[in-house]
Amino acid sequence: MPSLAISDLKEKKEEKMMKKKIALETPESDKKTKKIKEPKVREEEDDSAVKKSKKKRKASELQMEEEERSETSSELVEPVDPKEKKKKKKKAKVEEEGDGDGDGDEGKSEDPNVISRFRISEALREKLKSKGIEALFPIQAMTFDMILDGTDLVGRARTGQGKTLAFVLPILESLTNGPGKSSRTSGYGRAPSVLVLLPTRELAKQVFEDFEVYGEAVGLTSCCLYGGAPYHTQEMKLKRGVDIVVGTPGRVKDHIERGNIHLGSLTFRVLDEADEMLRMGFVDDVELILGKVADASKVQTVLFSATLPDWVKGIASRFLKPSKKTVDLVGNEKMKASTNVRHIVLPCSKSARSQLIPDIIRCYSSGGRTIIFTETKDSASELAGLLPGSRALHGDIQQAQREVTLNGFRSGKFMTLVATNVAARGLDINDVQLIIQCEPPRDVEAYIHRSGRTGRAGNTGVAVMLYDPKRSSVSKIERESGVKFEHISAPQPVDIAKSAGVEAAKIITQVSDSVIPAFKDVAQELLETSGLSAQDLLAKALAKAAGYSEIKSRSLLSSMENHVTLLLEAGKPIYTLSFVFGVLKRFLPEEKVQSVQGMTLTADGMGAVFDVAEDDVEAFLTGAENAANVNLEVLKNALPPLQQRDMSRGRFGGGRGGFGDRNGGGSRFSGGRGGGRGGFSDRRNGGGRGHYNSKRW
Ligand SMILES: Nc1ncnc2c1ncn2[C@@H]1O[C@H](COP(=O)(O)OP(=O)(O)OP(=O)(O)O)[C@@H](O)[C@H]1O
Repeated sequence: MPSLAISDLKEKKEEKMMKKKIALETPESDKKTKKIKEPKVREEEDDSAVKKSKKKRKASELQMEEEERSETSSELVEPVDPKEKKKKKKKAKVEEEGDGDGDGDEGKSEDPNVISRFRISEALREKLKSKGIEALFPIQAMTFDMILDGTDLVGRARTGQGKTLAFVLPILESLTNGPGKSSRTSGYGRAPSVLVLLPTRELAKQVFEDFEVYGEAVGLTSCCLYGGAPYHTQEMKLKRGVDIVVGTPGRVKDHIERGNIHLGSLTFRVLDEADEMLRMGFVDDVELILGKVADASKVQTVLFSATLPDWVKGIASRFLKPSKKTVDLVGNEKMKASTNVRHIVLPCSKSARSQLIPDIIRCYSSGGRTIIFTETKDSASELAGLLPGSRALHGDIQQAQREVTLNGFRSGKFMTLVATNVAARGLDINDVQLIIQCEPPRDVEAYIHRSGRTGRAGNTGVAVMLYDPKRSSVSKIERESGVKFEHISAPQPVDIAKSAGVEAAKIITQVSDSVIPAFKDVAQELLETSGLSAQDLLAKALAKAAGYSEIKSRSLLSSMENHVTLLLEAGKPIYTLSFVFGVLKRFLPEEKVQSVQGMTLTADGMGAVFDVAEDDVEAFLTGAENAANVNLEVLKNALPPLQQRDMSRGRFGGGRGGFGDRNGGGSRFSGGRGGGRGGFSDRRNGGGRGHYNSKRW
């Protein structure tokens, strides 16, 4: 959830406007309206109010809300219009039109979340403005007063909605002008007032940078404690004394054990991406660290996350005060992933990935950055090796190199990052336009976080998830994330070549006339001897200029080059793949039948699609002509809807019996894959932490 405040948002916006944005289904105007309407605080409400509102809600929603209420002991209240709330809380401020400094923001009061309406000091306001931030995002507006006024809080919003500043700003305000000021220690060697824990080093650095930038404006210092970096520099900083410590649990614990840091006088504890920290097996470290405060009743604890699984609620009820509040901007809404992102799925076999991905990038990245997620560290390295101009980021890479890689990606030295889940959480990188997931992740949270690396801070983006119809399914992710996937086929090389041709034509018109005399004679000779028209010859020249010597076809089903997708129908419902193989055997030799790839039944149960080598198409079509009740056709433009293999239920969806393939049925797909959820440990070789899976991050 952290944000990178370093980059200038104004610049970002201008840069973005220059680029043609991929149109999302939601019109821009709708999005803006939504943004203002979205905030909903659940505050204290009396029993009668609860009953009243209950009537309006569906029973299922209520049940979930009740569960949440009892699990977190949060005080939940009827949503309050933020305008109303602010009217009560800050009458004096609301009367102001702008900040009164005559800088032109007077009259912008129509935005209920304009920063001048919050108790944000001048220095911080100026800093925010210099970053292009004029108004708070909903999650920030909803939680600002609560945190500043000393309430323990659980906050949840979709990815990229600004959760980091939601705690950075009120904490800084509290320490300089609010209740945190009195308990703050000062002077050389002072113990920290704030501790922020995050699951990964990259996130810790990102949040630290926000604290550093905004903290500097109000005279507060920060340091970042994370693994893989030398202890000495961190120790020196701690020795001199800092106000805010941001770190990963493993390294923070190490410093506690070495006696370098004392958390007895903390005023604030923040757990950011708490679900991930626990998932990664940091639970013991987190508990030990949280337990270091002298008097828990005097510490304010804030927990932010994009997802709130039960076990996070459990931690919240143990470490946050019973009077804590929950601000949940996702709640029971079906759609958990970012609504600013176009969510696309595309069938693709593993072997076709490295050929397909460059084309997906050409079609969907709008010239911006792309992050590709793989399931294992090995496949991240392998894929980065196959994709020119890309670099890998995962837990086996030395920390110093990881930082170089991330900085290079942020600064635009290279535009494609191939990463494991180590980059899935919280990373906020300017102008990431496209996310590609090489296969459906094991859990829905991973999908939400990975796709959330684009479409941030109100911008739009595209998330493409590849899946191999033979091996995986998108239906579980679709069901659990609430995303309605757009199904597309592989961008066809001919379409990509056409757009490359347009680019090449532009480039050719920019070539100086000075080259003509040198090439004119050869051109004339070519015209006379090639037997091609001037147009065809020029087309070839354009193709070469665009980097094309030939255009290979690509199958719709598995995206394999030089393969074609066929649709077989038998005039009656088809229940099993073995039936289709049986039909093929009636008119084709065994080795041709064995060569078909990716066979999948159509959703209507009346056909099957599969890939065959381009050279074999003729043999298949001719054979089918002589077979009774068989219709075989080449699919050229799009796949029909296909039956989904439902991993969570161990069979294809669609209500029919189990999936039977040539290899003896679907048992290998049942019950999902084994193994716990992977996690990236702060201590790479730490081992022993329950959920850490060394192959994956
Ligand atoms: N009020 C604001 N106005 C404009 N931009 C903002 C505002 N608040 C935050 N941002 C920008 O929005 C981006 C996303 O913020 P942040 O990283 O905090 O999101 P997040 O909710 O923590 O996301 P995630 O769940 O993915 O970690 C950052 O680039 C940040 O600088």
